[in-house]
Amino acid sequence: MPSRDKIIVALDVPDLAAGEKLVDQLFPYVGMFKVGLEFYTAAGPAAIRMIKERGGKVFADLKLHDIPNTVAGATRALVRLGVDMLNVHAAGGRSMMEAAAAAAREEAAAVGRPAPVLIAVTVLTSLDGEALRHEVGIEREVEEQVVRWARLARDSGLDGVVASPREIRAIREACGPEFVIVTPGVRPAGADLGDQRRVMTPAAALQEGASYLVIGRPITAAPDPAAAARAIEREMEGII
Ligand SMILES: O=C(O)c1cc(=O)[nH]c(=O)n1[C@@H]1O[C@H](COP(=O)(O)O)[C@@H](O)[C@H]1O
Repeated sequence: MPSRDKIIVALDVPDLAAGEKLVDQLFPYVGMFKVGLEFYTAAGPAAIRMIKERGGKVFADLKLHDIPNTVAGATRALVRLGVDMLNVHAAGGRSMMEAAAAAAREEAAAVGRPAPVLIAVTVLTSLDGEALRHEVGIEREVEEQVVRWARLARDSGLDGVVASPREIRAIREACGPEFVIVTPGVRPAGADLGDQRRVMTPAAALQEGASYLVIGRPITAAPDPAAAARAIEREMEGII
């Protein structure tokens, strides 16, 4: 897979015009774009349509987390919008994830599209072990909790997980080579961590075995986003 197909750029922008500007600068150097809570809340389905119209793929990062019936309905709506990847929270449990998987499969068949890649968010990359234990109240080590949720996601019929690059090896060992591992928390050497806590460089994340890297601010906040994306891709080329 060429490195451009391994990078998903997070479009965390306040309105449609800002998203359009970035996609126009980045496509075709970047093939897939992530529409997350900020962009989707501001622009709605138009954000997804704008990317699809320009030929890009869409990861709808809405982190669905609700009762199974509600998550299934939202999943069906996202499939009808033509998204290529979407996520739910593993913390929603098995019946919620099974409902999402069934909804994605059935709706995709009904509209004659391939089913989107369905993945589960594990422990957010902005949390460290201290926050997980003392704030969230989960006593396990981060890696142990991530692997526990990854196994649950796999057993519930999902294609993969979102996790930090630091847990890739343990997830691969537990869930096998085909399991999709999407890793945010990616920072080129020396870059500002911002709110991220469990990070690695793009090259290291790839070496660990990431399927896709989600990268936002190191590209979107750069003076020249296309140049920043291409520099990261060049760094990755030697590894793929
Ligand atoms: O689901 C995600 O994409 C996600 C999960 C997670 O644990 N951590 C995480 O940072 N993300 C998303 O990945 C992106 C990372 O952006 P940057 O920190 O700007 O590179 C953001 O859009 C987050 O919403």
